Amino acid sequence: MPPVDPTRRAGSTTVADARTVAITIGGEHPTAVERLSPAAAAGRVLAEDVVVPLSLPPFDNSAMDGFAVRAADTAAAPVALPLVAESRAGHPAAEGLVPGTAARISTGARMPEGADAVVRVEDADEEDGAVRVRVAVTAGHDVRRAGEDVRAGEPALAAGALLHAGRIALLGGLGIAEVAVARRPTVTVVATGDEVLVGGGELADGQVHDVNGLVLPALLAAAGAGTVDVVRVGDDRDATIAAIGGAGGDVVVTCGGVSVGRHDHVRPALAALGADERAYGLDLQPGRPTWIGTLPAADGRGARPAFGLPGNPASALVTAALLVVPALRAMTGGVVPPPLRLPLTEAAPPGRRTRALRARRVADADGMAVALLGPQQSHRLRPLADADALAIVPAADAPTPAGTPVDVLPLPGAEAGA
Ligand SMILES: Nc1nc2c(c(=O)[nH]1)N[C@H]1C(S)=C(S)[C@@H](COP(=O)(O)OP(=O)(O)OC[C@H]3O[C@@H](n4cnc5c(N)ncnc54)[C@H](O)[C@@H]3O)O[C@H]1N2
Ligand code: MOO
Repeated sequence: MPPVDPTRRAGSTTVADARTVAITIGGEHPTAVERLSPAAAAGRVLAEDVVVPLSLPPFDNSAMDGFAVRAADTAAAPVALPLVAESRAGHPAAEGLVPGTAARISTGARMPEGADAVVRVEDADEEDGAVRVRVAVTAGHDVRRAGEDVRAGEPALAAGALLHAGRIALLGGLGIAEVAVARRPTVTVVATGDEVLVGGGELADGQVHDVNGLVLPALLAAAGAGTVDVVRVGDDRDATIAAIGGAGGDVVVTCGGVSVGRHDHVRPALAALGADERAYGLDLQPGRPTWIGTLPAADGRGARPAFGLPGNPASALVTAALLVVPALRAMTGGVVPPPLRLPLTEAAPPGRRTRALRARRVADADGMAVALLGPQQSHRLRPLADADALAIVPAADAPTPAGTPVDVLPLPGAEAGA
């Protein structure tokens, strides 16, 4: 597959091309399918179409607590109707209604034979074995019809659907005991850097606390990854080769050491391991020195997607969100949602590369818009903490004016306004 337009100069793969490469690689390495109960399948991607096995509601039933009647009997309301039966949820009335009679009924209880409407408790008075109906109702009033929700034989959910709570509701209502879903892809993060102190404590001169080893598991778990293990490696070529080569998981994600410095060993290590480089160097700020490709089968493990993310925390988070997250979704056969399109609340500064700016979705009088979060260099953590989305702003010599619509990608696990 030639993923990248060969006429583009090296190191300038567009964000759109890079996402296509990531999604393609993900699709080439699908995870296994397993069968789970709907309760256990929450957050998974459905692996096969589900057809509605029975119509819902399964029977005509009452939408309200009240009295099942024949609508025609209420035309001259107020009218008293003798109560001849009761239909409770799970305990249908044994007998039907003959003209001029009524039955007590509960919400969700089966409509008795002969009844075609429900009078709410609030609109009636019960006395001496009869109900005095104060309002006239028409046929079908407060009745839920069999099959009005979904019909047997029609599609319920399509393969690729993410099983969120509402879809679990449909599976539950249909009585489906098991669904085929994709296994969550597992990830190993190989975090590089002699300067990184893991687990807190006192910083020695020149050290920084670990950020990426926390950020990537948090982001990827929110995006549907299974276990995300983190292994550490110093700035050493052989150790980097050993760490990447020995990494478990369905996907390997390195961070740091992917640029062009004397102590950046990731790209040469990937080459030494026989990795297939599909893209290196993006038209993206932050995230330019990102590597995308696959590791070959080795040591009993199959070939698998690999991502070399830059070490700056914003670069790591941005490239993981833009590339690794859709790749994981593609590995499960899931639909990768398209970006939102929202106007900028303020002008974006000029920039020589396409920017993935840390941003917040905001609602104003005209609807949703996207607000940028101040200075955006790739070492800064403040904008990451405040962001719930990335705003993709094309390269421009002049400021991009307020009001310009841009692509917006919500960050997994971050909700607008929360
Ligand atoms: N001469 C050039 N220098 C750099 C270039 C370039 O094109 N020419 N590209 C710059 C860009 S853009 C980026 S992005 C960075 C990426 O560098 P690396 O991926 O090699 O990352 P490192 O050098 O290892 O680290 C960069 C930065 O990130 C900090 N870091 C790394 N890991 C962690 C961690 N787990 N937790 C917190 N912080 C981490 C590290 O301390 C550095 O400050 O290269 C530019 N240089
Ligand atoms: O591309 Mo780097 O990611 O500017 O900071």
